[in-house]
Amino acid sequence: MKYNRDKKNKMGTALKLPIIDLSSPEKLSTSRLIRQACLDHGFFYLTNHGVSEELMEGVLIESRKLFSLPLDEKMVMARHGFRGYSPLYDEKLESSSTSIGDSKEMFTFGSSEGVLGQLYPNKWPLEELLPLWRPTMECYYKNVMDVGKKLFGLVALALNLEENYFEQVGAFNDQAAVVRLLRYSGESNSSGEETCGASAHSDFGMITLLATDGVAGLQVCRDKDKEPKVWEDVAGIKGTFVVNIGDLMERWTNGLFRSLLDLRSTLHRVVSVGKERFSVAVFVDPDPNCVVECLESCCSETSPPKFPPVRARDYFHERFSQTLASYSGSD
Ligand SMILES: O=C(O)CCC(=O)C(=O)O
Ligand SMILES: [Fe+2]
Repeated sequence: MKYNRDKKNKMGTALKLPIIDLSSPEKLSTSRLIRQACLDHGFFYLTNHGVSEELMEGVLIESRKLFSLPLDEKMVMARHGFRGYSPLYDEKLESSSTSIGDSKEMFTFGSSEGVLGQLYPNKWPLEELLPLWRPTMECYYKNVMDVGKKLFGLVALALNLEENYFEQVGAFNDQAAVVRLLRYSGESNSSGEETCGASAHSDFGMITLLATDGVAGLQVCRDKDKEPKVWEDVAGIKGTFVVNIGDLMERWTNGLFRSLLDLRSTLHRVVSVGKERFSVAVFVDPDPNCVVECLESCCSETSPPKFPPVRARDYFHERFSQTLASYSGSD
């Protein structure tokens, strides 16, 4: 099959990603597999992770219900900072794109505890409207956090660090991770202009765990410097997460966790395949006060740190300001 050369409305070739089994008792060999997957692709599938298929399905069902509410009911929950409802085109992940914004709706929530929970209180739909919504989402959040912590233990081992390294540096002190529900309408823009569901970007944080309803659309570009870009399709596999590393993890690892082609955390996007699509991304992000700087195990005299230390809060503020419409961090 021929590669799709940067056409947004066509499918690319399918990418076969490695599958990591989170239930394996062989922690060291699993951590080596994760390391290789991060070096080769920056993306992998995660299976046997402990979140039931029933719960993953339940989240997608509740998400559908929320997005099918009338727009004015959704706008009552319009985002404050980055939590809450975002209508179509509210985000533009590829800031240099000439499109009006990404063609998707989003709803973001996180932990109600900690500084971020107080600063950006979650918006919940009325219990009378969607009685199962909040308990389903809170249960999912808790379950995926357990997966994230386990996964980070393996990532730490992959970097020759102690298993609880990321806990020790305070990455999880404030539960900064957020769940983002996404709906892509699948309709093409009436102006004829090409818009992406999610334009080309790399994720901002440490690690993203993605669940989809199985509808295609996610594509990765393994060599962002190559023109024209080559986009490869990543299929969803029922019951597994698609995991990818984000930019802060790249900064922590001095770019070690990037592809052999010397990439940043892998560029990806969502294109329309003419069908409505739902997905759920969990961004496992560090505590806002956590200073992300090159790990000792990832630099040497001949390979000095490539990025200056950065406080997670400042980093996210800058990225959100570039991608979310009228984001001030306190609106
Ligand atoms: O919906 C998807 O498949 C991916 C979404 C994504 O990449 C993002 O929101 O950062
Ligand atoms: Fe993403």
